[in-house]
Amino acid sequence: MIIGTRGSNLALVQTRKVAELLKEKGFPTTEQIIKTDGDRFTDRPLYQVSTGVGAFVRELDDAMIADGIEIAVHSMKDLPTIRPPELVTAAVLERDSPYDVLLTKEGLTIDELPKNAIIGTSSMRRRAQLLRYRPDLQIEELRGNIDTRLRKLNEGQYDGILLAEAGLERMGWDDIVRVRLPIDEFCPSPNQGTVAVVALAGTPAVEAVSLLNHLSSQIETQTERLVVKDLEGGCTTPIGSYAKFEPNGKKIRVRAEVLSCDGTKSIKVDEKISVENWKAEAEMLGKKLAESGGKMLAEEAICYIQDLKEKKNK
Ligand SMILES: NCc1[nH]cc(CCC(=O)O)c1CC(=O)O
Repeated sequence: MIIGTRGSNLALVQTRKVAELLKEKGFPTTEQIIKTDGDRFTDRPLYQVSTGVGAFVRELDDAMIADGIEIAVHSMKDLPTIRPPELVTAAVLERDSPYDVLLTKEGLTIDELPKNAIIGTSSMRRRAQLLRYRPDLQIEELRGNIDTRLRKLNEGQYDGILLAEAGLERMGWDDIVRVRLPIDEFCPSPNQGTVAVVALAGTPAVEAVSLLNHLSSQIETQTERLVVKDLEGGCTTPIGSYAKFEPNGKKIRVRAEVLSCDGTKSIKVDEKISVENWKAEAEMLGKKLAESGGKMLAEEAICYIQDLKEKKNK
């Protein structure tokens, strides 16, 4: 079976882990690298890259459908809500760290950052959450893969940068000093820290890949998507969503929020839903989030980003 991947080091590490797991199950694979818009255009904000939705995914989807690549490995948070019918997410691997982390040369916490510190991130969600917590911070665009972002920090272009801890974990960079940001103030992107394995529907790859599925991670990530579905935000809208099984295994704690792009307004939910009825309860919680002002904030954010895009294109 052919396994498609982006060419970034993180994508290759993720793909080769899946290839190893499939080989252990008796399914050898060959790797094929596909370049995506998100990798090609790193000189501009993400919201300026094609539609921004699926900027790291579209070409891989197309290659699977057109060229018969049977498997593709993605950071699940990069997968858009709407997916081609020819493709199925056949497995979600066991979740890595869901946290955003702050990286500074001195290992500072967010409270220790100097006034007006310059923080690098390309995520509108992180930007909004940072400004909500520390309105004095100067948020600057930070594009490029994880290696590039670390280099820019070390060159002194920023006082600090925000990344997903999962990326550092998967690269094996345990020695890099980072400070986890609390979920209550920095709710992660939906599905942050998980790897999804997509397969071409109707091929033997679906069954082979499904052997890698980690059920609780799959339920948590689907819950996160259901809770934000009604907001109809894109992957550049400031939306966080995080679901985690309680230790007793009978409840799932769900935290989700929508923010205005400047961080001055936000709507949150934080509730425990039952495992036995998780789909219906996640959908009800999503309706509550949307109807309590979340949908309006998401629409505001989409307009704000659209205006930004138009101003940049003038
Ligand atoms: N396109 C950004 C992206 N997609 C997946 C990860 C990290 C790994 C993950 O969340 O699974 C990242 C980098 C980041 O958010 O710092």
